[in-house]
Amino acid sequence: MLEQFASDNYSGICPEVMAYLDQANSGYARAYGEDEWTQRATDSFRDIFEIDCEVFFVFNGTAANSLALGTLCRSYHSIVCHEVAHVETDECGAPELFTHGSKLLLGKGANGKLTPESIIEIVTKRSDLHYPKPKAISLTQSTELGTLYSPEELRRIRTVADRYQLKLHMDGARFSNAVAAMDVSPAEITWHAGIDVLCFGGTKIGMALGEAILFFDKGLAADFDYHCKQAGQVASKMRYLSAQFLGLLETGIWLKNAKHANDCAAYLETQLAQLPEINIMFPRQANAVFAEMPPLLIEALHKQGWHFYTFIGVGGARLMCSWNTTYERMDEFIADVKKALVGLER
Ligand SMILES: Cc1ncc(COP(=O)(O)O)c(C=O)c1O
Ligand SMILES: C[C@H](O)[C@H](N)C(=O)O
Repeated sequence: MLEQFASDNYSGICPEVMAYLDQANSGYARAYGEDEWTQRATDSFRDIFEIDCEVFFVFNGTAANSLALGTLCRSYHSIVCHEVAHVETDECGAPELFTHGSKLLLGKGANGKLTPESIIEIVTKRSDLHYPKPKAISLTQSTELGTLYSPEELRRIRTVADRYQLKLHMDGARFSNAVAAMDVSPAEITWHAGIDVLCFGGTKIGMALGEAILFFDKGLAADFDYHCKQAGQVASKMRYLSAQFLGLLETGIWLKNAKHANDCAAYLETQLAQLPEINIMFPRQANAVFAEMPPLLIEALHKQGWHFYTFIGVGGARLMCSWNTTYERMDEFIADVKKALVGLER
């Protein structure tokens, strides 16, 4: 399939990760995470995040988010998240399943971001026995709408979490894009800002599959390996997840890939913004552009074979750039948009 802008999940394995996979594929290795690749990869995360955190590798982001939340919450708890959060809209109730019933309480906020005020409104709404006790806040970085929480915004949310004894989970399926966009250290937008557990996305940034779960509050990770095992998320050949993460981190390609995807989205946004028929819906801060288009244009582009989602957020077309997006392919897309618009005028 030619490159598409539907999702960074469409992209393949980057060469650097493939090279590490090839290296890891020599000979035998201990299973279930007792191999040297897993030790090296978890150590690499501790180096890059500058903290002695607990690190676990699972197969996908839904499992990462749901297992992490399942560790933070009991069944009678609630989790505050944004109304367009992936844990609410695209994980098919897995967070509720893995927490054995914790309720997601949905907050509003411009550009897909929770605010301290929106969190406080939910957490203080009721305190009686009949209301699921708030226990965690789930933030997505970068968000489902391609926006970012600044370090200061995160710190303000941490202040609220401290006031109401809440834990902070970060869905970092596109965490690399956030680090690249803000040119900050990973620590600055995680444990320095009070994040307790981060789900670090590998899938969208050049791996075949794999997500890492980092517990900055190590006490929260007690028995977490058993939770992963029971959920079918402990790879017997863990070295093939670990080697991929090592390929991203040791080469630094995780950030280069993210910067490229962000730069491509910036280019795409600039090109689309020049067309009066198209409205850019949110500040483009990472690797996604949300474009409001005439329905007939969407229909025409889909007919021409272009794939992109229109169900995320609040409508519009989501155009997602990847680690290997090309400017040529973006120009092809823009040309087809312009041609289709001319056709609509006739
Ligand atoms: C914001 C966000 N969180 C988490 C995920 C993880 O989902 P999956 O289980 O499909 O890997 C995705 C998937 O693309 C996502 O966009
Ligand atoms: C939306 C879909 O679930 C996937 N998380 C994506 O962003 O492409």
